[in-house]
Amino acid sequence: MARILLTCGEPAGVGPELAPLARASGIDLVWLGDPRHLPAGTAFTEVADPSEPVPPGHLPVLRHEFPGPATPGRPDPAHAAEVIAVIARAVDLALAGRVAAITTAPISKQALKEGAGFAFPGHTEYLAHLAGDVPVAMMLASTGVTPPCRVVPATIHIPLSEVPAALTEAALEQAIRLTHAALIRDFAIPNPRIAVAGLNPHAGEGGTMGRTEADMIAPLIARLRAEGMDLTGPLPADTMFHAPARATYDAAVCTYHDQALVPIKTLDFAGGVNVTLGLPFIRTSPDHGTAFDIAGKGIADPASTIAALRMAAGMAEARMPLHLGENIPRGSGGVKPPVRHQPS
Ligand SMILES: NC(=O)C1=CN([C@@H]2O[C@H](COP(=O)(O)OP(=O)(O)OC[C@H]3O[C@@H](n4cnc5c(N)ncnc54)[C@H](O)[C@@H]3O)[C@@H](O)[C@H]2O)C=CC1
Ligand SMILES: NCC(=O)COP(=O)(O)O
Repeated sequence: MARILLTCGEPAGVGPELAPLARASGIDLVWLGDPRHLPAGTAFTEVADPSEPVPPGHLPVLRHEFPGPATPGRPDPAHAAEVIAVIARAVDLALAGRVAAITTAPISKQALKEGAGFAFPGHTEYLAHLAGDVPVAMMLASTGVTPPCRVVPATIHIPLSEVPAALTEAALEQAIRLTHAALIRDFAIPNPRIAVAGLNPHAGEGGTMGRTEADMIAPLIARLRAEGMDLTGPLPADTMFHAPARATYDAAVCTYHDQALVPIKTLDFAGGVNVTLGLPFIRTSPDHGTAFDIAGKGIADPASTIAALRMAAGMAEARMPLHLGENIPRGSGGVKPPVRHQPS
């Protein structure tokens, strides 16, 4: 299988120091970035092609030239354009099939906006644009808690004050449909159970605390249930994330960013993986950001990046043509599908 491409992300963040740690965990990855941004002493070999072999223990590096070295914790506006270009180059390689999937290291949205006028609030929206303005959703999936916590916010990187207007029936339906398809394709769940959160306290409590649930969310759920989808909700968001509640569904579609991300980052910050649903290629990411406060100190935890790379590799393997025609569930969210023994 082709390698997983790991982007450098923000060079002043923890991204560059996590790459050699992820490689040391045994994942066959190729890093796209400027080798001057790797920690001193990193054993790496520059490659011209993402699949080129390298000496054992070396980090394969596809060079992407930046204007200069990076200072941990201090993003340089002069680097912003190249951070963006790295993402675009990674997408080109994925679309050309030269890498099996991409895992992105964190970017600073603010640094990219201020340094290069980046017009997108995050990777998710930029990747959707690069892929041809396809509909996407952002899932964060735990890998280290049982029952798993998988969340998909129907609105993403917008101010809280804009959420009620942005939470249209079409936006919520898109998030539910993309989640349903991804659970089948990439998480090996043939009949996904999806919980849908309400927007208001107590999911509106019969209209006494808001009418979004009664007027829009409940009718949408009824319509999609009539199609055969296994949906529950609208559920009060404050009581749907403890373990017995999570055991009743495979993913929660939420109404806004923090409603979805607070539970998963609280339950499994180290094992959380961000997956973009709906793209024509595989993209995962650690759940954390640039961590400027600890960048360059050698204390950043690589667990989430490793989980993101493993999940990408598992999805890529499960999507390989080898599996087509076999009577096994497609995809497993990074967990290999069980071997099915044929009766002799
Ligand atoms: N996928 C992406 O590109 C993401 C980018 N961001 C960006 O990151 C920047 C900083 O965001 P924050 O909200 O401060 O979140 P953050 O995740 O960077 O940091 C929050 C806290 O977690 C700690 N932390 C983060 N990653 C860690 C790791 N690997 N090991 C140990 N501790 C870790 C940090 O030191 C900090 O105390 C923002 O510009 C934001 O836009 C945030 C989330 C995802
Ligand atoms: N809070 C999650 C986040 O910022 C991830 O965004 P993206 O860069 O993956 O779109």
